[in-house]
Amino acid sequence: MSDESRPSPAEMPTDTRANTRTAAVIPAAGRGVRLGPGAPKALRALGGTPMLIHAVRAMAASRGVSLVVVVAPPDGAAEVKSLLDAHALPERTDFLVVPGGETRQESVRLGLEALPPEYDIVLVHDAARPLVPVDTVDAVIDAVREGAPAVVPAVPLADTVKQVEPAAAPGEPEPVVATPERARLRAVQTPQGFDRATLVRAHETVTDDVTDDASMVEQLGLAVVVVPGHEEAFKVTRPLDLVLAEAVLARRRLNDGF
Ligand SMILES: Nc1ccn([C@@H]2O[C@H](COP(=O)(O)OP(=O)(O)OP(=O)(O)O)[C@@H](O)[C@H]2O)c(=O)n1
Ligand SMILES: C[C@](O)(CO)[C@H](O)COP(=O)(O)O
Repeated sequence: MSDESRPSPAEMPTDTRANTRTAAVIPAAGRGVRLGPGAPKALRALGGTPMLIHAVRAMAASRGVSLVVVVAPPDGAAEVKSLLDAHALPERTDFLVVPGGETRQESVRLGLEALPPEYDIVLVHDAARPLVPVDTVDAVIDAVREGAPAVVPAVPLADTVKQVEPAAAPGEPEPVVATPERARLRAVQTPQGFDRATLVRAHETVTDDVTDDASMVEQLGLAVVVVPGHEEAFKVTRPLDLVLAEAVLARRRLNDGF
């Protein structure tokens, strides 16, 4: 069925939505500039295993996910294929690797273009969030299956947030212009889940630079809903995040007894 002729989730009877097929697209083509010099971030080790493999396992851990599309660094697709072959992954899950683009947005679009037609729900998950628990993945899939065109996992903020004007000159202080009500703010994580046709339309329509996929769906005027995220689904962005990720992984391994 083409994207145009596929009924919207709200139009589908419940039993049809229960029979949807879900694929996860993992953008992993970034350099990781904020993490510092080294290999592309997704290929750097966490607990002795590339961060990307943790992210792939996190998606494949959900019984709802039957295909994982990895969007590799543009010149790293062969290396990523070898990595997937070298690590134990669930046999019930299929894997595809495609080369990525200059921006996260472009990489996601390239991943979407590689999706076979039978997948009608798409998760987009940062390789840089290697420790997302499977319950969070399942909660996102369930909410899309229940009819939401776009679903984001998110957590409340611990810090108060200020909106500022840019500094008048480098080194000058930044004037505060507003303090949004913290209770209504959320820090958004991945995987973000979508009705496929909606996400494809968003990527075809929105040309602004955005920092997540759900904001493209917002720009289409469609509903985006939040489900509870998890503190362990944080993004490895700066060096201290890697220290925290190592600690979380070590605690998990201790609790699991290996
Ligand atoms: N051209 C790009 C840029 C980013 N990403 C992916 O998008 C996710 C979130 O991006 P971010 O954490 O910003 O990663 P980087 O772009 O690698 O980080 P930095 O901005 O520090 O370079 C990561 O899994 C990253 O690999 C991608 O697939 N293609
Ligand atoms: C998609 C995302 O992880 C949601 O919080 C985030 O916006 C990615 O931002 P980045 O600057 O590309 O890391």
